[in-house]
Order: sequence, then structure tokens, then C-alpha cells
Amino acid sequence: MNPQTAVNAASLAQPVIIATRESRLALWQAEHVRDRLLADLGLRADLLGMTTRGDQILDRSLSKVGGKGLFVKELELALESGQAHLAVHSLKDVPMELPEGFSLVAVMEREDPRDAFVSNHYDNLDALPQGACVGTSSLRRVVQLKARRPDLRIEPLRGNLDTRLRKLDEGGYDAIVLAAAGLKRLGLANRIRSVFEVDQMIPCAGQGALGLEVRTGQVALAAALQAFVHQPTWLATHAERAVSRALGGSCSVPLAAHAVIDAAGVLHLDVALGHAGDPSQPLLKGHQQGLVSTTAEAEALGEAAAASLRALGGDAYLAGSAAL
Ligand SMILES: NCc1[nH]cc(CCC(=O)O)c1CC(=O)O
Repeated sequence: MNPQTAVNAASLAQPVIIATRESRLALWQAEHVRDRLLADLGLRADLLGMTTRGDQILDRSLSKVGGKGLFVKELELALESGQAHLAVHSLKDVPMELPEGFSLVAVMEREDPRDAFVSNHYDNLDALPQGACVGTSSLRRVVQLKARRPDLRIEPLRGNLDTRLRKLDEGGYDAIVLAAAGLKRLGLANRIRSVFEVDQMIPCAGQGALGLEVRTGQVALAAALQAFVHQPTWLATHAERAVSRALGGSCSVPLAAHAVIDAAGVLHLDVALGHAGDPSQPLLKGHQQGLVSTTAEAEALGEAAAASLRALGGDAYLAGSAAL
């Protein structure tokens, strides 16, 4: 710990209270941040577990019940009331626009951003027999699966990771698709039969990364949390999130956006947009790349990628998705 950090830390209320959902993955992530606060910054932290609407509504697709904000709202209420100081989120569950008064102050180094193919019988998508049943409730995954395998029967699958794996094991599906990051964090990497390469299944904006949110104006805490910002992940995820924001960024849009920064500082951004209303429509795809070193430059690249999707006819796709 450097002395400057220690001085900043000393001025903070302790313990730092971390608001978190109570799924096993959310707890793992919050504990990870708690442990790093202590190890890297000498700050004591405790968890405040909460249940969100997104955890309660399990029988409907999230795209139908209000989308991503459902996982973060209760945590924000805890920040607002002062019950908690910090919320730890899977960045991909964080809406593109935070409500007034809240700030995303750090994005930590990302885990594997790819999607995983999980099955008890088949090694990968190509090995699935004609008409096999695949579980996922993500429109982004549905349209990319359908693009490669129009014959598949895709069935809804919700719940936390353990629930989804149990539903697979009970025989309800031939395979399911999950984020590799969540499985790895929970020590379930052995369940992954294969990972989809990014060009086969472009991940969701922010997939695999953790976002840290505080109330705007928590200057000392925000400053301390800068120690956790992983700049390549910050820039990549801001480019990805800018694509989603520019296209109206809700769960009802089957949008994929994934960026990486190479050693030379060039950000490579891949995007894909599907038609939720008519999966037989071809995926629209785009790519942008450029040297970026600031958040604004990363976001500009994301906006250019969104514009390229619109130029391919993306507005009709977005209108079709909104009608669902
Ligand atoms: N949508 C739920 C969700 N939010 C974060 C993860 C996994 C971890 C991550 O991507 O950071 C998952 C599960 C999944 O998509 O399979």
C-alpha cells in the first residue's frame, strides 16, 4: 500500500458497506471487492446482501419485465439512503444510463468475456443433432445461435447459475449457453464443454467485467476506487456500452458488442444486431478500430459502430424488437 493511498483511506468511513445481490455469483464478486479493499487499500468492508426485483421475477424473460435495471435498483436505493457506500455489479447488468446521482467509478479487469457451451452430451454447437433444444433467455444469444443453426429449438432459461445448471442436469435441454466468466468465478469451469470464439458469438457489452457504483459526490471513496480501474477494460467496456446506448440499449434488443485493446493501444470493436421479431433476418455486423486512450475516444468508436449498424438498416431491426 503506498502512503498516499493510506492517507486517503484514513478519511473514509469504515467499514465500507458493499451492497450486493445474494446469488452465489454476486456474493463471490462482492467478496472479491471486499478482499481487494483490504489487501490493496487497507480498507475494512462488509457486505449488505439484498434481493432485487430481477431475482424475484423468474418466470418471465427479463426483456419483457423491464430489463437490466431490475438488478441494480434496490442496490441504488441502499446507496441513496446511506445504508451502503458501494454497489458491486456485473457490468453487463448495469443500464447504459445511470440514474441522476449515481456514478460508475471503476471497471475492474475482466474475466473471460466469452460465452460458454454447456452440455452433458455434446462437445459444441456443431455436435448438436438436428432440432436439438438449447436453453437461453438472452435475445443476443438466440439470434446468434439461430444464425448458425436455424434448426435448433431455443427454450427460455432463467435463474441464477446454479438453477440453470440444475435445469440442464434435469434433462430439460440438450445444451445451455452461459457466460464463461460466471462459471469460472464459481469454480464451475469444468462444466464448460467449449467456449464460443468471439467471432462465432459476440458477447454482450460489459460481459465478464465488474462495475463499481457509488453515489455521485462520494469523492474520497471514488478516488480510492480508482486503484481498481483496469484501464484497458475501462476503455473497451465504455466503447461497448456506447454502442448499446446509441441504439437505445435495452434488453429487448438483441445486440452484441465486444472490444479488446491490443498492445499498441488500438481498440478493436465488433458488433452485431439481430432482429428479435424475426430471427430469420440476417444478423447485421460491424467492426470499428482505432487508437484510443480516453473514455471519449472509446465512446466515439462505439457511436461509430452504432452508426454503421444503422447504415445497414438497423433502425428497422430496432423497431421490430421494440414491438415485441
Ligand atoms: N445476465 C445475468 C448475468 N450477469 C452476469 C453474468 C455472468 C458474469 C458476467 O458476464 O460478468 C450472468 C450470467 C450469464 O449471462 O450467463
